[in-house]
Amino acid sequence: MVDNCLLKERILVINPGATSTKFAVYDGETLLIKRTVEHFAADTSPFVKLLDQYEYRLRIILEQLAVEKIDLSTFNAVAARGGILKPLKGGTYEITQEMVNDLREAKRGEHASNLGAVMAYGLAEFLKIPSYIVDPVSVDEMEPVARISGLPDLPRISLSHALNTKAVARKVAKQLGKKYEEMNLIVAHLGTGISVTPHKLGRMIDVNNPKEEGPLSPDRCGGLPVGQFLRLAFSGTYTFDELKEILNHKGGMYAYLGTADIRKAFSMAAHGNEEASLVLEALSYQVAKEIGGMAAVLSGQVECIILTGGIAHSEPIVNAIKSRVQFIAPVIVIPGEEELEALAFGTLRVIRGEEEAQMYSV
Ligand SMILES: Nc1ncnc2c1ncn2[C@@H]1O[C@H](COP(=O)(O)OP(=O)(O)O)[C@@H](O)[C@H]1O
Ligand SMILES: CCCC(=O)OP(=O)(O)O
Repeated sequence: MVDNCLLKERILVINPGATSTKFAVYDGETLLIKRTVEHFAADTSPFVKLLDQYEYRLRIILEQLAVEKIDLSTFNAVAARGGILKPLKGGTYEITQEMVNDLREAKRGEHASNLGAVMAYGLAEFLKIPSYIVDPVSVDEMEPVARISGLPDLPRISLSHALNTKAVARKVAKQLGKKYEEMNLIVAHLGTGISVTPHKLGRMIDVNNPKEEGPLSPDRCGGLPVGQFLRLAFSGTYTFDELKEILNHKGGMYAYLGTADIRKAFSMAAHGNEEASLVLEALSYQVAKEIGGMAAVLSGQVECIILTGGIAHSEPIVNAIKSRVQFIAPVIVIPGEEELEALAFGTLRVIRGEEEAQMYSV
């Protein structure tokens, strides 16, 4: 049971993912509770749109807080992973009605993180406390040259795992006795989606949008041979929605092996499945190739390469990537993600007046 003494820094942190909602309660830097609630297809299939899951997911959090006997009136702020908003520079943003409207309309695309700010704002308004997002997936610090794609109608866009990426970059900078804003480094976030970002003096100056570029990932295609994709799209084999589902959730390793779980893929390979071995090799190969490209973006001035995300737990994948990129810079491995902590700490900086919350402009 959690002590309900009235602190001024109690933060509820919410991180909605495609198949889970993670949440945590922090008192200052101290983690009080951390929970992951899995959402099974049978529970979420009645909801047509992702945003329709708002009440269902919020209710689960409130029920768990009640079980832990955490009094809602003791919260001072709510923080959530931000979604596909307008392009924004990194930082902590106060959630506003305008931001919530944009996420509800999902003008720039649907993503589980769109639910975060909507849930945080709904609860915070009820409790009459502020709510924040930190480094949303739409952080855009790209240089103009990185926006050119090869077709004026299709500019490259900055979508990434900015929250975890910037958090681990800050952490490594601190470990090295430096400031994030004074370093050049590359972060490869190896999760269900994969993004590789070159950070130049605290700015993410390029990135592969995991939904449409870069390495194949556990469930996303990454970059595809575009001419062949065009023919497939017009072949009548798939509808638009089916192709979108393939690109976002049923591509990559899943399309080859029928699983998005790296551990399962290794088990298939260990049982003699040669395709599984080849696809796992291709994943490491493509990540290394993307890191090499981003090293060129930084003109080779790379102080370190960070591998993070769930797949960074996999020793064989980490070693395969290392063997191809360690000639560029030392490789530091931070497995898993630090998103809940990054949200709490980003919010704390604002509560403590160390940083000013940025306003989302419409
Ligand atoms: N201990 C582990 N060893 C190997 N792979 C792992 C391990 N833990 C998670 N993964 C893989 O990491 C991927 C999910 O990464 P994660 O960062 O949790 O994803 P998400 O982007 O969904 O939060 C999955 O493919 C999963 O199989
Ligand atoms: C929308 C870009 C970030 C991303 O792909 O996140 P997930 O891997 O969590 O879907």
